Formats: sequence, C-alpha cells, structure tokens
Amino acid sequence: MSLDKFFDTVNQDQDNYVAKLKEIVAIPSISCVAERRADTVRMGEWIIAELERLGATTKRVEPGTQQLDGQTVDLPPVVLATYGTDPSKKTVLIYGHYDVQPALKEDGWNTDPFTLVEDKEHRLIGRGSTDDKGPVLGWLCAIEAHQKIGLDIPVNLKFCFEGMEESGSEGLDAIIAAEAEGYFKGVDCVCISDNYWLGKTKPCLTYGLRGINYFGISVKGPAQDLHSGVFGGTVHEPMTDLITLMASLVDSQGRIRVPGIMDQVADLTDAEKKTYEGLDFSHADLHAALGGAKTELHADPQDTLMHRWRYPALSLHGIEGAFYAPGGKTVIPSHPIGKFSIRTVPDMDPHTVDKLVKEYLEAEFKKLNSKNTLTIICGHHGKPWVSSPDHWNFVAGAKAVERVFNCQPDLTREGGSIPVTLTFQDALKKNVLLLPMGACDDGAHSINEKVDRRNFVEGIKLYGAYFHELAAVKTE
Ligand SMILES: C[C@H](N)C(=O)N[C@@H](Cc1c[nH]cn1)C(=O)O
Ligand SMILES: [Zn+2]
Ligand SMILES: [Zn+2]
Repeated sequence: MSLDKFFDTVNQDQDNYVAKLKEIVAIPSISCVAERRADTVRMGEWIIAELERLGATTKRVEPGTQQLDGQTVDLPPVVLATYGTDPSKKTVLIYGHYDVQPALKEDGWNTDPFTLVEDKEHRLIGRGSTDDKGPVLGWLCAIEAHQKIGLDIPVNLKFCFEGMEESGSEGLDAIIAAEAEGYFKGVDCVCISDNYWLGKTKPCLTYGLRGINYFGISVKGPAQDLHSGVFGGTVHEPMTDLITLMASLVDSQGRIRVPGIMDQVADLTDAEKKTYEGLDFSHADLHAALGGAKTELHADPQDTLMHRWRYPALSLHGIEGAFYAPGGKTVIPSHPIGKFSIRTVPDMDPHTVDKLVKEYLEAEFKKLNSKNTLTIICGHHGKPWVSSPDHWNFVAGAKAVERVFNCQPDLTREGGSIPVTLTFQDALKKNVLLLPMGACDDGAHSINEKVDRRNFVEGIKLYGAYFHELAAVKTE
C-alpha cells in the first residue's frame, strides 16, 4: 500500500492547515479562568463544526457546572464524534484537548500569544500550538487529506475532545464511565497526541505519565492589604508565614521534604533500569529545552530522565494575591495563596498524598506561632499511568513512525500528566498509545510556545500512516 499520494497532499496543503491553526490559536480557550469560559465553549463549537464539515457524526455532551472565580459556570462541552462505522474495520478512539494554559504578552512572550506567527526558523508560535490545538487539528487534517485524494481511511475513528484538561478534566471521568458501554463500545484501542518527543528530531511512542496533585496554601490575616510603614513590625504578616511554609516543601536539590511521600514510590527494578540504557537523550537536549540554561539537578542524563518520569517532583508555581508587578509598592498582602503541585508516580495514592501534605503543612504552621489563619486547599488530582509498549497498538505506531521518519521511535515515559489516560485504560480495558507530534523544546505552558512547521506537517502524515498501520497490524 502506498501512502505517497497522501503525503504529497499533506505537503501541498500545509499552508491551509497552518491557516486553520492560526484561526484556532486566536480563540483564547483558557479553562482555568471564568472570564475565558465563553471562549473555551466557542473553541469546542469550532471543533464540532469542523468535524461535521468533514462528515463525522457529533455528540455534544455537557459535563455540568463548576465553581470558578466565585461564580457557577458551565463546564465546556465534551465533543464526541464518530467517523466510519464499518464493522469489518478496527476502531480507534482519539483523545485530545482544546483548552489551553493562560498566557499574557507581559509574561515575556515576544509576540501576542493568541496570534500564531511563523518565524524565520519555521516555528509556529502561539499558545496551544503544540499543547494541544496543533495535534487536535492534525487528526482532522489527516482526514481532510484522505478525502481530497479519495483514499479510504481503513479504520473507524471515534473522537473525544475535552475543554478542561488543563484544569483537572472535571466532569470527564463520569462521562467516560457512563458511555463505556454506549458511545465507546466497540473501541479497539486508544491514541492520544498530547506530549513531546525526547529530543528535537526523533519521534517517540510514550507508555507512561506522571500524575498530579495540585495544592493551594491560603494564609489569611488582616481584612485588607496594609501599608507596611504603618503596620510592618506590628502584625503577623501572611506572606512571611506563606513563604516559610512554601520553603519547607522542597529543597534546592529538588528533594521533597514532606515526610512519607518518597515511601510510596515503587522500587526501581533491574528490568526498568535497562529501559533507560538505549535512549537517545543527552543534557544538550535538556539545555536546548531550557533555552540554553545549564541548570540540571543531576549529573547523569539517565538520572535526569528517571527524575522526570519515575520519581515524584514538587514544584512551586506562584502566589495569588501577592504584589508582583514592576515598581516598589510597599504593601503587606492580606491574603496570599501559594500554589504548588506534586507530580506523582507509581505507587503513590492521590488521597494519601493530600493527607500527608495537609498534616505536614499544618504541623509546620503550628511551629510559627502565628495568629493568621491557614487553609490547605487540595485541588485536582490525576493518577500516574504506566502501560505495556508491547501491544499491537504500539507496533502500529512504530511502523507509522518508520514510514514517515525512516527511523525507529524512542520508547518513552512522560513527566507531565493527562489524567484521562488511566480512565480510558480502566473503563474501556483497551491499550492506550501516546503518539506525540511536538518536540522537546516546544515550551508548552511557557512563553513563546511553538510547534515546528516540520513537526506539524510530518505529524499529520504520521497520524494518517498510523490509521493504515493499525488496519494492517496483527492483533494476536
Ligand atoms: C502533558 C499534557 N500536555 C499537559 O500539559 N498536561 C497538564 C495537565 C494539567 C494538570 N493540571 C494542570 N494541567 C500538565 O501536565 O500540567
Ligand atoms: Zn498542557
Ligand atoms: Zn496537553
């Protein structure tokens, strides 16, 4: 079977695909703030319209409401769609998310985050370009290219696109559980494109993710912010308590200081250690992704990967309600909320993690003898996931990589979290493959997020080739 015509069409039509990416990057579908909820819903509606234009049957599912920024708001729709129902074909379920992380030009972007621009190195820069609008659009472009040349897609496609992945996938697990024997019945395998290659040139197949527990530390003092000249030295300052608590969570070598956390981590076996040996990863790749900074914690690249994939990490994210703007405001913030998360790994249990963190911070706060009020906010959870890369779904993914990139993919785990992965595996009892298009230096969640034009275009080819390899692969 030759896919050359499909590949040629993708090459020829790439400017149209990039124009579509520009259209959707312009929709600021930030799921974590109420004022962007209407845009997030609009983004979901754009996908429904595009799927219908391609001839898919869609189902818009409303997951309910949530409390956000002091309001009750509708959760964005979960978009389910079916393309092909031939009982003689395999059926693959494709998941992606259409929400994005916040982004402001003032964060340090060189260009407006919601205007996709292409620079001289053919980087397509804009929020969501790699996480996850580029990959989501990529699947739809692969269908379009097949249609254009009259090439049959040899598998049935089901889609599940959500708008809350960056905010804990609220509402999605219940929909999957309710539809496991309904909409999702007949699915043979699952594919997700929402992570990144190990380096900049070689694709990978991914069989593991870390989980996440997200926290807030609220320290409340006076009823309003104070003048530090009038009140400094006379009151317990909430920021002082908060900074002390945040500093107690992790040391500068990245070691988590909450007792009991490391006790839950699965032991490293010899077999697992071997999986790190042949990997094409050096600290040069890490430095590239750090924008040239050489600030690694570990001397050995294998240790770096283990600490990304199979050990937990605690990261401090920010402080809501604290003064952060330029200039020298002499304020005592009255109610700062510190944000941090723990990336979790097998065999950590999210509820045990919450309990250990809460107990530890309350005990540390007691030591401060402060008259302020502490509240620990246990936010969203996502469980870690590890699966077997020996399944035929991975064989099809590897063959697709070989066809498009002429090389064997790396087999990787991922340090980030996609909470729904384990839900699909458990609820549908089917293998899940992560098949990314983005490179290690794409800067997801960061400033100047990008996807390289090459990755976007070759990624569309990869998805199309995967359809054909899935159809051909032996399942015994
Ligand atoms: C790996 C995926 N593209 C991703 O970025 N996932 C997020 C999920 C999340 C959890 N809380 C907020 N976002 C991540 O790993 O941070
Ligand atoms: Zn993300
Ligand atoms: Zn993502």
